[in-house]
Amino acid sequence: MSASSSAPLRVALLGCGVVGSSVARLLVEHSGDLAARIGAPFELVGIAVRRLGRDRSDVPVDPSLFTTDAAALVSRADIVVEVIGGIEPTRDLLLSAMASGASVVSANKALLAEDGPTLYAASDRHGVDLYYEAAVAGAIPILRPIRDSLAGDRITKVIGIVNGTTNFVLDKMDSTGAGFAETVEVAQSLGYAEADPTADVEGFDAAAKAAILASLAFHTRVDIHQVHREGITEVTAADIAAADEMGAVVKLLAICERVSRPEGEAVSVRVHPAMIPRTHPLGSVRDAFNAVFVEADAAGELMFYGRGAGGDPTASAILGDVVEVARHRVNGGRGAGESAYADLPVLPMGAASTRYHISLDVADRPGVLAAVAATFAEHDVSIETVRQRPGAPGESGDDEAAGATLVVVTHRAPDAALSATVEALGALDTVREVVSVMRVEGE
Ligand SMILES: NC(=O)c1ccc[n+]([C@@H]2O[C@H](COP(=O)([O-])OP(=O)(O)OC[C@H]3O[C@@H](n4cnc5c(N)ncnc54)[C@H](O)[C@@H]3O)[C@@H](O)[C@H]2O)c1
Ligand SMILES: N[C@@H](CCO)C(=O)O
Ligand code: NA
Repeated sequence: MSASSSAPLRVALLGCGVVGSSVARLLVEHSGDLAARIGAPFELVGIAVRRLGRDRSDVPVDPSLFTTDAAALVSRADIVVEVIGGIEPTRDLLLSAMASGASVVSANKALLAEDGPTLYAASDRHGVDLYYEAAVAGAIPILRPIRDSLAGDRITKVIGIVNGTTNFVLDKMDSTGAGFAETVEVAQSLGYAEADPTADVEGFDAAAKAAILASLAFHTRVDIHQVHREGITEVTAADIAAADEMGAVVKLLAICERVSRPEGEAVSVRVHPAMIPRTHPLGSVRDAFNAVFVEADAAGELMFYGRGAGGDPTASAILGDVVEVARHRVNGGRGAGESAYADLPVLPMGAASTRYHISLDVADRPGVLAAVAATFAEHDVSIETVRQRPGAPGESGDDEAAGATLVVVTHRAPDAALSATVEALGALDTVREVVSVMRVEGE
């Protein structure tokens, strides 16, 4: 579809919160440059909000543009920018926008990870674009590099820090030695963590992003329910200290891996905290920054780094998508549709190949090391390193009850075998406490 040279492209904005107000302001402030880059004028025809009458003086638009009738607004737009979030009524609004011929730009990771195929099917049916660069890692260009720039390569792994709130919390735990609960309170007081931080700290936000990354990287449908998810609420100061002793840090990682098996390729998609060496590119990602590390056969290793959240950074990604879909309107053609031809199976977590770092508080007496080693062997888990150092004294405080700390790092093994090993270790009467268990990534 080509825009006529006289009629400006009509842009509708759905939502005027943190991201929406930045999008509106930047659309207005940069309208001349954006029009020049698109090759056609455009017009902001309306902004759907939940309630009228709020003070929106920070959004430099004609107040008459605000409307509570999102459904009517989408029917008179060429491009609909969605920054409401959530599943409904957003999905219905986007489907009706596409049905009336509008291309869609969205930041909505939750909806894309829940039901991306339905949106893609609608975009195909109606010959319109569906772009969502802002949905993963905010300002960082990562989806279009995977979908377009690397379309000729074979991606084997995508591993990223894709949630700024949890990275901020883990980074502060690392630098202060404080525990999880008090660090979240600090993050909330500084405005990094929301009053209800569940979506971030329990890993739901990162899991949605992992599903989107895996779908694009492996040409396979992966939805959020297929992503193994562990958050950071159980990460302790002891875990952080154990990582530090190894020259590592704990990060909440979204990991998407192509897995070769005798019976054919599969993918593993998971979100969990893991130790990663400080020397790894992801190990040096501080504060609320995001980063995504991609490995591809021909390209080798690629690193993408930047701001994953915030009004203006997220709006940057959205405006990039707006310009791209607007260019398609002007010049004809469309961006890539859904690519799910590979249709690889998604492995359960137990079949993922992981490494564990395990710290044990053990009784310091003959045979303990042998019993621990035998437990690993029984589960067919190979030990990479084991270190022992004197531990805390026993409850009685005498030498007899003195303990030792055993730190074991394993080779890669099926995650199910590793977790069964930890359970069996905990049941040994010579193991007084399993102090810390953490997966290890990025060797
Ligand atoms: N905030 C970020 O840093 C960030 C980063 C990347 C992606 N995102 C995504 O961008 C989207 C918006 O996030 P946000 O932080 O701006 O949220 P927000 O809560 O600040 O804004 C959402 C706005 O939508 C409005 N809204 C709700 N229902 C509506 C409806 N039916 N019609 C019109 N307006 C309605 C709300 O009143 C609110 O003002 C979400 O999908 C989010 O996941 C946000
Ligand atoms: N809440 C997210 C930002 C939006 O994806 C984060 O902390 O990274
Ligand atoms: Na992005």
